[in-house]
Amino acid sequence: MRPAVQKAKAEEAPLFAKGVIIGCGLIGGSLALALRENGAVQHLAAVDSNPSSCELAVELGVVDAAYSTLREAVTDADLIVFAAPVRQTCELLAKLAALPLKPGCIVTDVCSTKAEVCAQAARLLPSGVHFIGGHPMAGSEKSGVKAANARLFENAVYVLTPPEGTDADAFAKLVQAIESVKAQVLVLEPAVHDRVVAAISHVPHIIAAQLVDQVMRLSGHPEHGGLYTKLAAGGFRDVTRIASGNAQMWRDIVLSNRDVIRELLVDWQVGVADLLAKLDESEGGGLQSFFHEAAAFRDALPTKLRGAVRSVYEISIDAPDEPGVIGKVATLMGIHGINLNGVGLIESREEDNGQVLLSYRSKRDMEQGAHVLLINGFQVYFRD
Ligand SMILES: NC(=O)c1ccc[n+]([C@@H]2O[C@H](COP(=O)([O-])OP(=O)(O)OC[C@H]3O[C@@H](n4cnc5c(N)ncnc54)[C@H](O)[C@@H]3O)[C@@H](O)[C@H]2O)c1
Ligand SMILES: O=C(O)C(=O)C[C@]1(C(=O)O)C=C[C@@H](O)C=C1
Repeated sequence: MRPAVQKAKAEEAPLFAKGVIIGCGLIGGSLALALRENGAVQHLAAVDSNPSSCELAVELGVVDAAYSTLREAVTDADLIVFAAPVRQTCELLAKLAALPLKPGCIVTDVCSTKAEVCAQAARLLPSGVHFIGGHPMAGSEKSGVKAANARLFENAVYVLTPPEGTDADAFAKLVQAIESVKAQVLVLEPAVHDRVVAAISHVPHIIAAQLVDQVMRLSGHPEHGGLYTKLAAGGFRDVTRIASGNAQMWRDIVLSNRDVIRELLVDWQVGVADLLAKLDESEGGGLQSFFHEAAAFRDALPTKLRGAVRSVYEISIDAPDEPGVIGKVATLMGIHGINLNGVGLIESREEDNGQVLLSYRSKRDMEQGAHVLLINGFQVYFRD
C-alpha cells in the first residue's frame, strides 16, 4: 500500500533543505526549475560534467549553485537526483557510493530504463541512504539546460520503482516532491517498466530513426534525390520528430534495455513480413483491416492524464510567422466572452510554422473558441 501523502504547499516548509541535480540538462533542469518554483527544495545545486551547462544553469536561475565535482555538490544533501544519461548514471552511482552522504538522504534518478540503474544502486549504495528509481514519462527531442521547462511534468505519469522494504517516510517525501511538480506517480517493478517502455518509447525511437535513415539514403538519388526533403510534410515530420533526440542518450537507453528491444524488433520483422503479404492481396481487405484496427486503437488511447490540474480541453492553431499572434487570439477570446485557461507555444512538436496551444476548462468554451478562430481564418486542430 502506498503511504498517504499530503500535497506540498508553497507556504509550507520546504520538503528538502538541500537538493542536488546530477546532470543539469533538459530533464534535470526542468525538474530543478519546477522544484524551486514551488518551494519544495530550499537550496538546489547542480553538478554537470560540462562546465558551460553549470554556468548556464546558474545564469538562467535553474539552480542556486553549480559544482564541477560530485563531492562538493552532495555534501549535506538530503535529495540527490541523477539526471545524466543511463551509462553515466551507472558510473556516477559508483562514485557517489564512495562519498560521505547525509544519513537518511533520498537518492533517485530520471533515467529512461530502470532495471540496470536500480540494480546498480541496490548493489552499491550504503544502507541509511534511500534509493528509489524514477522515470518521468515526459520529455522532448531537445536536450540541454537551455531547453528546460518548469511545466514539463504537469499531468505526466512519473514512474517510481521503490525496492522491497523502502522506508515509508522516504517514499512519501519523494512522492510529495513529484506531486508538487504536478506529475502523477505510478509505482512499477523495474523489469515491468522496461518491458512496457520499450514498446511505447524505445522501439518507436528506433523506428523513427530508421524511417529517417531510409529517406536519407533515398535523397542521395542522382536525379530526384532532392525531392524527398522538399516533399516531406506533416506526416513524415510528425512520425519522425523524436529521431532528432540526443544520440548518446538513445544509445545508452537502447543498450540498457537491449533484450526486450531485440524481442520487439523480431516481432516487428514478423509484422513487416505480414504487411508484404497483405500488399499482394488484390482487394486490399487485409490492408484495410490493418489500418482500421490501428486507427481504432490509436483513437482510443487515453487522453493525456489530467490529475490535480485537470482543466483541459485543448486545441491548437498554426502560428503564422508574424508577431502578436498570441495577443490576437487572447483578444478574440476576450471579445467573445470565452474563458481561455492557458495559451502557449507548442515546443514538443515540430511544425513548419510552430503551433500555439490553447486550453479551456470546459468543452463548451473549447468549441466556441474553435468556432471563433475558424471564422477568423485560423487553421484549428482538435487534440485528443
Ligand atoms: N529527453 C527525454 O525526453 C527524457 C525523458 C525522460 C527521461 N530522460 C532521461 O533523463 C536523463 C537525462 O536526459 P536529458 O534529456 O535531460 O539529457 P541532456 O543531454 O539534456 O542532459 C544530460 C546532462 O547530463 C550531463 N552529464 C553527462 N554526463 C555527466 C557526468 N558524468 N556527470 C555530470 N553530468 C553529466 C550533460 O552534460 C547534460 O547536461 C537520461 O537518463 C534520459 O534517459 C530523458
Ligand atoms: O519526445 C517526447 O515527447 C517524449 O516524451 C520523450 C520520451 C518518450 O518516448 O515518450 C522519451 C524518452 C523518455 O524516457 C520519456 C519520454
